[in-house]
Amino acid sequence: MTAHSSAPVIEVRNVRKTYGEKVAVDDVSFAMPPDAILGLLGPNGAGKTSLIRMITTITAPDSGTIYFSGAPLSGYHPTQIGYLPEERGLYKSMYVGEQLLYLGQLKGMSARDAEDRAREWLAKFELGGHWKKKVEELSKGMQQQVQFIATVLHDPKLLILDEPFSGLDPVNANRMRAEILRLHAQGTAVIFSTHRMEQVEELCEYIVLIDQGRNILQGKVREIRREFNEHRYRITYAGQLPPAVGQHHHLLNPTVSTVDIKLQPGEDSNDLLRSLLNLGVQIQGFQELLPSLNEIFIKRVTRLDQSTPEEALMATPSSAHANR
Ligand SMILES: Nc1ncnc2c1ncn2[C@@H]1O[C@H](COP(=O)(O)OP(=O)(O)OP(=O)(O)O)[C@@H](O)[C@H]1O
Repeated sequence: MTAHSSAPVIEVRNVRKTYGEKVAVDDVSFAMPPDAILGLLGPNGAGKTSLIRMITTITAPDSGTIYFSGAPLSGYHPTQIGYLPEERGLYKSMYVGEQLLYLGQLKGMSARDAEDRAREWLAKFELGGHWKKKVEELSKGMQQQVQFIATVLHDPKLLILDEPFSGLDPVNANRMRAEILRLHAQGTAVIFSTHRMEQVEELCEYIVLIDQGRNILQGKVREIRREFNEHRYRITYAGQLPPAVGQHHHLLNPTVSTVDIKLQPGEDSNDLLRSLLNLGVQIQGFQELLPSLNEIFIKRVTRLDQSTPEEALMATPSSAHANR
């Protein structure tokens, strides 16, 4: 089991998973750079959970291979992975402390280490006084924080977080976000699965977009946003916008002080700026608008036979054909 520090922390190679007739993951490949935060995205039923369950060795691929730091996944690797599933899975009638000790030891920790670390983490989340409380006595958000602690307790090399912030108030969501970023800064790789694109933009440097079991887009968020660039600019102006601007340019999203303009074929940003100055616009700001991940997501997973992109997002894979 040779591990190479420069090897991708996770590499998925030509992985396929079926459940009976249903192909849930269809020949997916991607490599996750060491220490990355990677967003695993896709509409409902795309195959994300199926993929995560194979990475965590809960299930095995029908074909293809998954490598962890350069070595094929084995029974040893789960001790290096912390997985926070979307369906939370704590034992409701167990005491918080007892549960964390049990789960830590399942991941190979000594009882002593597990207790020290669990107390440290509970204090961080202001749950220090809850060691002897039953999980069912905690609020939903508190239970989620305890499950997060169970996920990170053994100091895994790879964290897999499925909708980690759902159900948390903004203060607790920020605290968890700060802890995830701190772990990442210390070298922990993170796979983050969510439907909340603004969270992906905030946290992830890389994304893999899955649709109908297939990997349809992957790479650095910054490069993908450039690739989908529609050459739109936001102009902030003082006073009134001269009416002639609307005759020369296609105006989008006008407000009292801003307007978005898409470049015409053959036009560059200098041409646009010059034209606006010539038309008498009092420019206060001029900013290129890159598409949001939300826009890119909707564009990529829009199906030909759906009337609106939003409907496409809600579509079940069996009812639609991919537009690719
Ligand atoms: N145990 C199973 N038996 C049969 N089909 C399954 C099973 N698990 C998942 N599937 C099917 O495989 C496909 C992919 O499901 P999966 O749960 O991986 O999607 P997902 O991307 O995680 O979706 P969501 O965002 O809704 O959680 C779906 O069509 C689902 O119905």
